[in-house]
Amino acid sequence: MAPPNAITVLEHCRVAPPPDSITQTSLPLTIFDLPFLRFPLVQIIYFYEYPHSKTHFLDSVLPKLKHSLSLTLQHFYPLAGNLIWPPESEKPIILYVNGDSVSLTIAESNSDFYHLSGNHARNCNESHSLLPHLPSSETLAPLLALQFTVFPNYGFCIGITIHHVIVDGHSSTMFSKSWASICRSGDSSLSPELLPFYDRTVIKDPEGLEKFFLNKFVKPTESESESVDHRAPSNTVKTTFELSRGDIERLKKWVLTRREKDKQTPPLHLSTLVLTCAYVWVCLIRADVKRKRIQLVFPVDCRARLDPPIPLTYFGNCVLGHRVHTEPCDIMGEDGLVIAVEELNKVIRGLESGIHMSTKKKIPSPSEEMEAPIGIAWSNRYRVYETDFGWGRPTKAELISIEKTGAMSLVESRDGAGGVEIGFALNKQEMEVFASIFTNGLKASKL
Ligand SMILES: CC(C)(COP(=O)(O)OP(=O)(O)OC[C@H]1O[C@@H](n2cnc3c(N)ncnc32)[C@H](O)[C@@H]1OP(=O)(O)O)[C@@H](O)C(=O)NCCC(=O)NCCSC(=O)CC(=O)O
Repeated sequence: MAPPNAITVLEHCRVAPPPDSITQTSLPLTIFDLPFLRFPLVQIIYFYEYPHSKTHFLDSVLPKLKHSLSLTLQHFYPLAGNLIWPPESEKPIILYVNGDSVSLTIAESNSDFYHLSGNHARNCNESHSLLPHLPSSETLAPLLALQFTVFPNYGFCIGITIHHVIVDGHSSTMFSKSWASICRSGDSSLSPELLPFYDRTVIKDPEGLEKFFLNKFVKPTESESESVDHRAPSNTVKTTFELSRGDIERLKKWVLTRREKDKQTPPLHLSTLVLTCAYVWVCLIRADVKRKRIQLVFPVDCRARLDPPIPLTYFGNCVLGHRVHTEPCDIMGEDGLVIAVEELNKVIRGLESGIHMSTKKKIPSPSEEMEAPIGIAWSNRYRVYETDFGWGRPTKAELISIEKTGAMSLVESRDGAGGVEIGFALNKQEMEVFASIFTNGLKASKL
């Protein structure tokens, strides 16, 4: 009998797209992909309640998941391929060759399903056994690996590990939703908003940034290449916090009231995302979490903002990080939230004049600076809780890799009522302080 909290591998196999279903075979890396070449792998877990036996899972769920994965890879062929470094080429390419496939592990866990899929603070290491490995060498890196883990009589989860060089948050969640849609319907066709668009010629490089990125990201020093899959320290815990629609409206009202005093100020973009990021930022600074970490890297999806715009279904990386920073003493004050919102608004207002990739400093090298700023991963507009494979909405959708990137993740709240789930990882003591400031701040009359 397995000891408590054990994971048992039941099967290891490979899943390929249907034979002869792929026509295109390679993709070059664009200037949006290159900065993510050495980035930590993207790790996602979707949990689903499924109160049936292991046999039931293996006989009725597993074959559907596998078959629909194969059909989905026909649309998402790069994920079945590899990142390779052709000897004569300056930069790697993504290549699919007939017969390439994705590694799939089937496992059984006797851990507590609700503990692992809950919002409470949990040691980051507890989720690692639910994620597949994606081993790579100096010349070849597979891009996707999957793991299904069944928790008999409770549920199952789908662990996804993807190389960041092939997906941003929009693309990784689009892949999952496409697969779910095919699994649910049993039909390999996809609706237009889920069909990936691959044409790389739409990404221009008028500033000639490729050479700069090749030097910065493709030829790493030894210490940089080690940073690809580093683990969070063992005392790191991950927590999911929630802001309800009511909380967000209260934050909005607070900002508007404080600003009314100054009639000269321009109108603010007070979206859910801006209020959420600003509130978390203020709480982190007030909790004195890593004094230096006062910068946010605010990612902007460039698809609709390029000139000319490119399809929203463009599959790859198309995100540009914008830095936002302010003095901690400003944010410590009573108007901290207003100041944080205004700083974020400067970025949003700047977007009105289009996307400018000429400032090379906008995308930091992981080795030099990524430890300091707090990134923002995913978005409350991805609708990840619609990733329904046919057995209902996920109990929890979680971006695990934020424990390595130091980002906070944003997801729309599961109940669809307009709230937000915020995930991030900190060491245990810092998390306790942060959690108390976050919760008490919402209760207080003075934010
Ligand atoms: C610049 C932005 C961050 C700004 O976002 P905002 O939410 O503030 O602004 P917005 O214009 O999208 O929306 C503002 C308001 O418009 C309305 N609105 C806009 N779009 C809507 C839609 N599709 N459906 C319904 N309402 C919509 C809402 O009322 C919303 O207010 P309200 O919100 O109050 O309802 C965003 O446009 C953007 O580019 N987001 C993408 C971020 C991103 O790419 N993240 C992924 C990082 S990579 C990653 O994640 C990789 C990884 O690590 O895995």
